[in-house]
Amino acid sequence: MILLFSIILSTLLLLLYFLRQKYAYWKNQEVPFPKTTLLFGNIGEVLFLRTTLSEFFDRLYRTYEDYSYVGFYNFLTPAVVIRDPQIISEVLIQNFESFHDVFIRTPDDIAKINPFFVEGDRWKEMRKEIAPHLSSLKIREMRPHIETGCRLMIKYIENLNGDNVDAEDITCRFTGNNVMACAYGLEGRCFEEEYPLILKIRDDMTIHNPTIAAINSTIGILLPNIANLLNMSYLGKHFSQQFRDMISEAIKTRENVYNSDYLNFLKEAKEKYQDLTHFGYAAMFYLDAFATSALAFAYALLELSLNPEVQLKAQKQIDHVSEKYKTIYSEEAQKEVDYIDNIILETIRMHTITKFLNRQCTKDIHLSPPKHPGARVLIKKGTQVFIPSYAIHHDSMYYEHPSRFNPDRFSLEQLNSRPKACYLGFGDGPRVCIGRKFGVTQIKMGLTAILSKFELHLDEKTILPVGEGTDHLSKTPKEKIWIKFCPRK
Ligand code: HEM
Repeated sequence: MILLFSIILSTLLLLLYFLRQKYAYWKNQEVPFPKTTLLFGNIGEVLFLRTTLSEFFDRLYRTYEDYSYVGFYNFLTPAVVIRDPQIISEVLIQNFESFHDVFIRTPDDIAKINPFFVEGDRWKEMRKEIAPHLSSLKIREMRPHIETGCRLMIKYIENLNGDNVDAEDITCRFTGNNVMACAYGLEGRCFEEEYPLILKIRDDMTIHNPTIAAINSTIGILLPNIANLLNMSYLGKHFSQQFRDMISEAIKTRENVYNSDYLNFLKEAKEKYQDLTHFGYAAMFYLDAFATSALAFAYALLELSLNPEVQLKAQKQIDHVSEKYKTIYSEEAQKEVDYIDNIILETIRMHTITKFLNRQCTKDIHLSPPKHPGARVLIKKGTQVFIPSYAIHHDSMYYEHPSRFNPDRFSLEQLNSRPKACYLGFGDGPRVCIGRKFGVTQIKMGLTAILSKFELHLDEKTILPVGEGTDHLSKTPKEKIWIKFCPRK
């Protein structure tokens, strides 16, 4: 009996010693961290869906405002949130060789063929292969398709005859139409059909039960290896056969035909790899270009409706440019409506679509001290590094009255008064968003088209403030944003 008791006691003491050692990692380096609970470390409340990851980071960010880092424990493993823009640049840019990987994963056989989920040399090769197809030159070739989309959208809105409409429905139709045309050489028919194919594909993939969606994304982000093991897709169901058939059919139309567009690139990838790569590259355009841009576009419509003075200022510039060039769609005309660029940047600051960035430490490295003066901090290989873009975008130290919508923050003078890493709407460094140009081009053309024709008003059905969905990574509106488009006088 005594022997058994001693064995249990020593096992418990050993376990306690082991946990203390594990949980001493940040303390030993004078990096602050919240109180841990046994085994779960600090992530219990996220794991049990009592808060979202970005709310958790927000809280850490605000609680430890004097520090450059906040440590936390993902179960027993040290992870870190970086608060200081200078150290963020060290991670994203200067010391990229120690942070070249991300850790969020999806087991989906097609979706995972995407730079967003890939690591090491594979990421490097993939990025090198895809980037030229999203260059300024390629975007120039895509502009006529986007212009067609703009004209269809305007006609669609005119036919609403002043009825209110869900902003995201319009913007998803618009970006969906653009993706179909620019990436797959297809007619999206997004403004002609009530339920176009690209929206069906979206709805097929989506996890409709919010609790399951939240569980999957929690595991996918915090415990990527377990998500892989259990085949839990962060995105929802796997890409449907319908998507594969659509891409295969589109590629068939290019047999013996050369074109320099993205579909031609998909055809070449099919011939080169003879596996699922071409579907992955097609899905990348769908996953990363469609919903992100549609969300940013919808939030811009919301902010413009709430801020008539911003709307008016934009319309004055658009009218002037339209008079000068007799069109608003040409590249020269678009260059001159630069206030719209500021509106897009400010929208993505306030409504940070990707709420945080993730990096995995790939080689032990010492970074700047947690508080000056102090010793440098050792970040060990395998540590998950989180960069809380949303919290930084709402810090009054960098953005005065952060909850005010003010596109002038992005005028050249104001832009240069802030550290560069204070704006992370598209990330930064070698892993910066590869599709930023395409995303901004389509939102800008869409906004210009709408503002040239309509005054935007928020319908009284919209519940303010617009709440936030429970997705950990993407900012989504909880309720619909109802907009009234009134023809300009
Ligand atoms: C408004 C629209 C968009 C927003 C706000 C956005 C935002 C972001 C952000 C924050 C990242 C992470 C960057 C980092 O970790 O440093 C990212 C990565 C990425 N984005 Fe976008 N994005 C947008 C549109 C697009 C479009 C249109 C495409 C493709 C056509 C695209 C493709 C990608 C890819 C492939 C990555 C992963 C890059 C890598 O890890 O190498 N995005 N995006």
